Amino acid sequence: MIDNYLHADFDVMYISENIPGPSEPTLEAEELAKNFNSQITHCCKCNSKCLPDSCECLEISGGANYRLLDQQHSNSRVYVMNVKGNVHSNSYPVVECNDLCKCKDSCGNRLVQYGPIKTLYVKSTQNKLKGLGLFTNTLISQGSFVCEYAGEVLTKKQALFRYNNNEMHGRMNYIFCLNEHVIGRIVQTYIDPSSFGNIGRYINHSCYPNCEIVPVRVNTPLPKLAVFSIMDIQPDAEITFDYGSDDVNNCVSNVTTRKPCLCNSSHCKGFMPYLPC
Ligand SMILES: C[S@@+](CC[C@H](N)C(=O)[O-])C[C@H]1O[C@@H](n2cnc3c(N)ncnc32)[C@H](O)[C@@H]1O
Repeated sequence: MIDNYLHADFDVMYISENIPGPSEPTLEAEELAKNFNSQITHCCKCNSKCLPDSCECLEISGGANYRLLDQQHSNSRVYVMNVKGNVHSNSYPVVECNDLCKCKDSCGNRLVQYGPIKTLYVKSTQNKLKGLGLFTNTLISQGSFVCEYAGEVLTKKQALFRYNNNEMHGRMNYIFCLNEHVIGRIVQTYIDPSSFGNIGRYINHSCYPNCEIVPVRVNTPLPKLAVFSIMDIQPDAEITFDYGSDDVNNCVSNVTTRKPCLCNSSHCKGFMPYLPC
């Protein structure tokens, strides 16, 4: 992975990929550590191009995860998220080719594993309360991979503890809870980039976002939280995603405990999504 970004704040350690959180004597922590350290066993044997009919990784993914962007004026090969025909995008996981696969490094099913785009920068937003934000200095085409939201992988107990602690001390919250619906149950992954994180930690919430989080699996069963653009993003625009698009965030019953949203979009719901966990 190539990731040459750094944090201006020396209190935050730059990591380009998720790292395990503190150990804890619970079954959940044990399971998490096992997942973190295990290698996905499936792999493809493609010796030329990975194609949906013959590539094991694409078969698991329900078709091609990415497609080449038509770039009339560019020689570079840019891949964007592929809409998988009639297949509902949430019904299949995005699984990239991994270290055990026989295909080439240039295979079209390797994208997130190569790291963030190189055009991102961090600067203060117009509102002090919102703090810093992540911006791009060139156009990002719809469907492009922007960066990962990487940090410490926590158990639910650790995430709740840190979240409540942040609330108590009026600190910003960086913990993201990914909810994946897997055969009748919800599997949650908690990522906290507050002390150890990558460039994705500066992405603010918007009620009308230009990006979304897509869980992507590469070498381990633990998903990477990959940020993909859902529209063309103009140079100098802020990168945003919706911190919580689940049903729980669309109900208004708990608005009193929610922070005011400063996304400034015409679709603003007035409050930040109800966060974890
Ligand atoms: C993941 S951090 C984003 C980067 C952060 N702004 C910074 O300065 O490092 C999330 C925190 O940013 C602030 N934030 C993000 N989006 C916001 C929004 N739309 N309105 C108000 N505050 C926001 C909240 O304090 C939130 O807990």
